[in-house]
Amino acid sequence: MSVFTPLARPELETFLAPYGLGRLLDFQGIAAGSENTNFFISLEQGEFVLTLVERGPVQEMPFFIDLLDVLHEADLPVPYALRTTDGVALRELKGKPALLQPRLSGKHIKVANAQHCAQVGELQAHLHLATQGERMIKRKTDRGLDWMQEEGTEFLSHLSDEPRALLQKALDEITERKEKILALPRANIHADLFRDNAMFEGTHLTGLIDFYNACSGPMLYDVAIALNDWCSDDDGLIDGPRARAFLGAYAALRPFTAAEAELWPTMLRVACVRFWLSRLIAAEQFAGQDVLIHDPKEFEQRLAQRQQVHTPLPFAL
Ligand SMILES: Nc1ncnc2c1ncn2[C@@H]1O[C@H](COP(=O)(O)OP(=O)(O)OP(=O)(O)O)[C@@H](O)[C@H]1O
Ligand SMILES: N[C@@H](CCO)C(=O)O
Repeated sequence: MSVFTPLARPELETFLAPYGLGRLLDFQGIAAGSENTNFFISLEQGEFVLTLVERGPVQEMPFFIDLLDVLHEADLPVPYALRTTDGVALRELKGKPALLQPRLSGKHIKVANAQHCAQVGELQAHLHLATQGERMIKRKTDRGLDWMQEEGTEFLSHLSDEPRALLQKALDEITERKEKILALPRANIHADLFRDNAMFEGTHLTGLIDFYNACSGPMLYDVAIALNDWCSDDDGLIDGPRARAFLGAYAALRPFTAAEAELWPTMLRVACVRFWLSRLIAAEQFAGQDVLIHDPKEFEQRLAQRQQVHTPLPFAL
């Protein structure tokens, strides 16, 4: 399970006392998740999630706190950092940045249908609209196009002929289209909006979690990341009805631009490269350890399937 940093009750009680939320009733490490350590925490005054951030620089933490505050104030269903009675949001536990957040209700769904996808598309559009233009908080992702080019080039020699050719072609496309991608309309993006980062109660979307990959970036990239997970079938093909439901709900709130429509197939491929590489890296880094590792092959297969894209972006001339 992915509890990288175990905690004992006394240290947890000491950590939680300044929130003034009552006695610790229960706590439990969360097995799901592959990047951070998370615990469900029951206090007298409610249910919470404690996150110890295991990846990325500590100086980035104020960005995540500020972004979640902005989204929370925009009435979007996301967690946010609770403050201690002294007003402190960012704490430290066992040398790691630590946040206590409200626990959202609901659970992840494994099999998405068009109704789920439409709700995710709609909420993603709200997220982008709430953080466009002046409201956008700048943060460069540490897994952007430069990172893909560097890590991708590094990994070419680890791969057999077919995947190597596939990756090389995608890296060439990134080099060729980089400037156009960076010129697309931007906002704050979640950048990891997979099924395991959304909560549903029945068919109702109750919220999004895990903003630790969030950054400022092209909104279309966020759409491509989400669609690759929510709307792929078992063979890695895009499922037309689910994709149209997702894109239609999104575009009803934020219509896509002509430049976005042109770059859509490229962006779907770039989003595959991002997760193919991060999964290859995690598989090497955590080999043999009790850590959740997602299968890199899934994104190799999706990248192969995205050489042709038959679901265009809905775009009115
Ligand atoms: N605010 C929350 N409300 C309810 N459940 C939560 C919350 N935050 C985290 N969880 C639970 O903890 C699990 C792991 O959280 P999270 O996705 O943030 O971890 P991670 O290691 O960053 O995962 P990932 O592999 O997606 O990067 C989630 O799948 C969810 O079940
Ligand atoms: N959602 C990512 C893991 C966390 O970033 C993946 O499935 O590879």
